[in-house]
Amino acid sequence: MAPDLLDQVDIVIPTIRSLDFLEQWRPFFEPYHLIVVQDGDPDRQVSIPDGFDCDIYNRRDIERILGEKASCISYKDSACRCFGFLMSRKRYVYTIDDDCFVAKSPDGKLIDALHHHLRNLCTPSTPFFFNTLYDPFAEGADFVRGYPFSLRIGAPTAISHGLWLNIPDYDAPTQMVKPLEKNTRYVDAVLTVPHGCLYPMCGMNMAFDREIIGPAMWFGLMGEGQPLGRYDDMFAGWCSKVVCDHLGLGVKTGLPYVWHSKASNPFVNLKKEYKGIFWQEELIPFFQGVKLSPESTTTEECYLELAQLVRENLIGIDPYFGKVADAMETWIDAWRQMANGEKIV
Ligand SMILES: O=c1ccn([C@@H]2O[C@H](COP(=O)(O)OP(=O)(O)O[C@H]3O[C@@H](CO)[C@H](O)[C@H]3O)[C@@H](O)[C@H]2O)c(=O)[nH]1
Repeated sequence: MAPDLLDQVDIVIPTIRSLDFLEQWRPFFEPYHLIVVQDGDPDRQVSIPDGFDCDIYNRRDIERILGEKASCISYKDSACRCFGFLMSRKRYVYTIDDDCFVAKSPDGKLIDALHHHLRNLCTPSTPFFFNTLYDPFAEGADFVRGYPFSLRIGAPTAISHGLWLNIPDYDAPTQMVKPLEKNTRYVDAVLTVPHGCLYPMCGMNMAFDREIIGPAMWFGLMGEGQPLGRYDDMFAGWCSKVVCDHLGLGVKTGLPYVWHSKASNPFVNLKKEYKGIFWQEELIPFFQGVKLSPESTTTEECYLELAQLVRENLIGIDPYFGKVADAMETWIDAWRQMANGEKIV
């Protein structure tokens, strides 16, 4: 990694378990600053393996720091990770789950996922015209014949969405019908998600440029006290892609892989996801149809406009979306205050 990026990256980990998985990541993560969001019981002791530079926040810390605005941070769902995004002061954030380990490429080499994400983020995306030979900015690649020269400058990359070997990121019904399925297919490719096209963003192994897209990386109202869980990353993925499309930013998906070790319980997952499975059939067309106004020129402005559109258009699905819209606004208030170094009130 270029040494000048060392001070520009935070690694954010939501956890209800332990941080033992960090041992395997030691050679790759030790030089970086870690932000751990400890979910669930704040009295549970979570030990940090020696040698890591780490801040750890539990629910009490979240409430102390955000006061009333803590209502926008979910409890008992991996959505709590976005508190770490709020606490970060760095340009880039890499977020990873505590059941993800170092994957190997087909030639047996350990994959430095963070390094690859940074390479994805530091090179442009190609959302406006598809390059059939994948990422033209990857090593050994280029634009194919016929690619318009006027578009070869690309667009700034806001999000690098990495994938997983072993346990696939399936919804509960798919998990139930394919309980033994493993992803063993290593595809050596990075693609730009085309402009105007949404995708199911997974929060397990994902990095983003906090300066350009951070305010749109809110992971929804999920978990305890909410009618929905496990749609946190989906919600953030829809919203952030709408904002990226409006602002001319790019999203890459593909490499790097991590090794996802643990299948969460499909029956528990079904209970959490149940409403989302129905709602997504209406939510996705809504987000696909959103047209933000030319007056929204920053991520924060786009996000506030989107909050208003959520309020106007989604309450008919369920009154819950009124609360979601309010929380989107609370999140932006908190984001602005943290960015300005003001005390949250
Ligand atoms: O209440 C909770 C539950 C979990 N966490 C932490 O969040 C991540 C992911 O949790 P988990 O490993 O249980 O879930 P998976 O099914 O493997 O992962 C996918 O589900 C997502 C959608 O919610 C998630 O982003 C996907 O990657 C772990 O680090 C847990 O410890 C939590 O903080 N609170």
